[in-house]
Amino acid sequence: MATKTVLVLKVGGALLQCEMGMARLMTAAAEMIAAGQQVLLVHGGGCLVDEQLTANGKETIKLDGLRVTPEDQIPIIVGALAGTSNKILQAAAAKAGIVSVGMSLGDGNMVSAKIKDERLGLVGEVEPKDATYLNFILSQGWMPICSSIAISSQGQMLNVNADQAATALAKLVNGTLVLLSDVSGVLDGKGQLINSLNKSEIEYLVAQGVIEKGMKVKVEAALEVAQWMGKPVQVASWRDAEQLKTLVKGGSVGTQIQP
Ligand SMILES: Nc1ncnc2c1ncn2[C@@H]1O[C@H](COP(=O)(O)OP(=O)(O)O)[C@@H](O)[C@H]1O
Ligand SMILES: CC(=O)N[C@@H](CCC(=O)OP(=O)(O)O)C(=O)O
Repeated sequence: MATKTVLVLKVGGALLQCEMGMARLMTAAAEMIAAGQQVLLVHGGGCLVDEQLTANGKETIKLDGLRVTPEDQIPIIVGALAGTSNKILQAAAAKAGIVSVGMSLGDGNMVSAKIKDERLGLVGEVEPKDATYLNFILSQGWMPICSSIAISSQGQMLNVNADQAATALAKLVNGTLVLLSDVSGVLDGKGQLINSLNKSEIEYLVAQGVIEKGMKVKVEAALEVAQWMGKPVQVASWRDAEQLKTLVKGGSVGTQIQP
């Protein structure tokens, strides 16, 4: 069922290496768009970046789930995210009959961007700015597919974590955010899905080391949006056909991160 708010779907990079997963996701998105639901797809591509850096003889260091981004790695990272990853997804969207518009955080004055922390190099932090461009694309029934490459007012290309990119865009359009990864949601120490998490439960699981790396970044991004919007953010899986079906019907899936 179509909701009035824009559905902001963020997909992790592992999706790009799974033809079947992309086909299923795009079919679900096409169904929603046909029913009048506006859908904005935000994507990562961490594994593709890893591959490209290795192929170019570069080493990767991650701090707390974020990739340290030295200047000499920027052309490779921008190529992998704003280039290859973005176009792979546009190709999959076209196959499902979706008219998509490939873009990056740097387009259309959507966000403001600055260096997050000097220790991370050219890693960006973004804030929502102007929704005119995005709303125009959505109002045409087209699906924006946005990569997490931003551009600062000083003209630097910045690498933004894609969960944080999705956070800024969800705020920009006041949308409903669903973070789709390669796991069915946040898992407990025994690998079981946790249905719901609030701030103090997240803090406890992070302190215990149960939620770590990319999932820590994801859950913290989800919590920030949930609190900002006063409604839950879902963390679920693009791999799970049943979860996608439930999403198409407007239902809740995976782990609900509570405000
Ligand atoms: N408690 C947890 N529950 C689920 N996944 C976790 C947890 N802690 C760490 N992870 C890791 O986080 C990964 C998801 O984060 P990330 O790799 O950044 O995903 P994506 O690329 O989809 O954004 C999982 O594949 C898993 O390896
Ligand atoms: C700063 C930072 O860590 N940027 C990420 C951007 C891509 C991303 O977030 O991809 P996933 O969603 O697949 O993890 C990176 O370079 O891997």
